[in-house]
Amino acid sequence: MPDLRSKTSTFGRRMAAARALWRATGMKTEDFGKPIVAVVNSFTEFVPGHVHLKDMGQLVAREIEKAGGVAKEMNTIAVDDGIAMGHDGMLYSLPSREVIADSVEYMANAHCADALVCISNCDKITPGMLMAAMRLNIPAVFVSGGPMEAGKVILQDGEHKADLVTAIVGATDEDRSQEEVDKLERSACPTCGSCSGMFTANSMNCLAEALGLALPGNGSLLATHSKREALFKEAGHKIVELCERWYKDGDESALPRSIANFDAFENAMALDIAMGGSTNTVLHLLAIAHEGEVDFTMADMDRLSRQVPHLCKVAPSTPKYHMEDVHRAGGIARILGELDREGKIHRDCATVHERTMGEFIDKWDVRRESAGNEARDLYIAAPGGVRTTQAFSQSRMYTELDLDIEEGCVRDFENAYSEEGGLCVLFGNIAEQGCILKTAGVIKEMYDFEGTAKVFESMEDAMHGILQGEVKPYSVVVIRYEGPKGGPGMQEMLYPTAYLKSKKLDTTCALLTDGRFSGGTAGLSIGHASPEAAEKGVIGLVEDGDKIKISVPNRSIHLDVSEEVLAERRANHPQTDKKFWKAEGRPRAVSKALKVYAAHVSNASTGAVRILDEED
Ligand SMILES: CC(C)(O)[C@@H](O)C(=O)O
Ligand SMILES: [Mg+2]
Repeated sequence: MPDLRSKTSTFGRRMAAARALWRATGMKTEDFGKPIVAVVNSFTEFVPGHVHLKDMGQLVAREIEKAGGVAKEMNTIAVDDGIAMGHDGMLYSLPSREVIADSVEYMANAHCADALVCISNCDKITPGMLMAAMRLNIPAVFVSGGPMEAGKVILQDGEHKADLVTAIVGATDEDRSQEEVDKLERSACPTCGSCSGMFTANSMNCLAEALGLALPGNGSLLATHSKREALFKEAGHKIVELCERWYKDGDESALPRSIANFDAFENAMALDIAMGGSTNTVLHLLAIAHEGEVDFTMADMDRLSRQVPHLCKVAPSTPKYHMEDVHRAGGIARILGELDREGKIHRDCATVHERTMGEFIDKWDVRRESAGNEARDLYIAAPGGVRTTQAFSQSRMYTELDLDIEEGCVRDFENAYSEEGGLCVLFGNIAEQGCILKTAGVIKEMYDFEGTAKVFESMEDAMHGILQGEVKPYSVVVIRYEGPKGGPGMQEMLYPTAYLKSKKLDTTCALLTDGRFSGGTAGLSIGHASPEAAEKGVIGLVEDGDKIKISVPNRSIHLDVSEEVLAERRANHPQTDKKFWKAEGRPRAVSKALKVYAAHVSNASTGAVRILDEED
């Protein structure tokens, strides 16, 4: 049987000093020999998705103690992408994922923790913690803070549901009055929780359910709802059970790498494609797989995107539905249930709560008779409609679920939005290692698109250019030197894509970047172009006026410039070698911390993970 890792610092005469210190943290004689669980909390007052998490660590800790474990709370950082968005602050967002993964590793290994309960929520926190769980491969349960309620606002043209993207677009829409913009600002983000659409945070918290590492309801049950408290409590019990299975019985299926294996990644990706998740999920799934040594690649994503239909449309792809509506339709178990009915799910994958994914679906998919009242009770949880920063502060219930398979928030295969899913990978001379598109947010008329390149060397220039009217219909806006190395940090281009929308150019222009997008981005917005400009990728050779052809059905993107001309441009190009972030004519102050990041990070096609020479 594997020894408790914590025994290293809690057993034997020579550990008297370490035990003395453990005692000083509150441990008693009878605690030595119990599993020590790191309760990894990401509470911060900077981020609405985390502002309500202050007491959650202790809530989980008390349950761990009741179940027979020792709990030690620790904290990680959390960047609010929405607040960091649109300025240099965004350079720190993706790198913060590795800081989070590393800080969990540092604490867990320095103190020989036996297991993790990860209290995550926003964009980089769930992925960073998932990376750490896979890297450490010790028992782990995930419980996130939960989604924000959608905002509601009455504007001149009627009532709207609102979120932060509605506010970004409204602020630069010349048809909106200042009074309306003020209203949007005050209504868009009414409660604590991760922003209310199928944005990155929610997408990742849904995928954690499909990977088998989080409890039912994790991705969709609102942060404000009293029912969410049970998830935190149960996480405390489940982690002690997992510790027993691994440390007492040697049952390897209790470990993250056994749960989140290749098949589980296929399940997660199938869910992602069916629900039109944020394009960032691609980056994060690749990075999590990398940490767990799972050979899951862009080619697998491409294959799955042709086999899985699009079953669920949520903001930003439609203004009609937000996460609260996904929950009412039965949440992630319901979408997995639809996929399972058509044989698209590996039912035998393990989960942290049910023996198999199949059992999870049978018990929690509200369209099955095998799902009892427990499932129905969970999924009728409704928004409270009251501004608050308090977790579990309301208990409103819908009287009925949304089980409309034709027009509802989640549909069955027969009524799918499209036969092929909401996310896809495109390849071509301008992105030989691939680029990513969320088709869920693209109108069918743009599936085959040809446009003229309008090139910007930074996100800021693009924002300015779009607002100044430099972009005309039928353009492909190219924003480059914004990749993981080139930024560095691979900024999200939510402002440029939202500005295209407010300038009413979103249905006549495409956007291509080696940077990435927010989950709030819609339109023909293609990101993660790899190789990136800073590593001499072809995207760095595009010139204003070049023609670019995009075909979603053919999964292709082509720069219509001959090989000879490209070779000529390459020869004359002022390429950077080590100072990746130095795009021509771009004044950008880059801190030492970010330069260190740029020196090791790989491009997006492998998840922007850090590669060390020894791994080459
Ligand atoms: C601020 C957002 C919408 O959360 C964004 O960062 C995302 O990636 O979805
Ligand atoms: Mg983000």
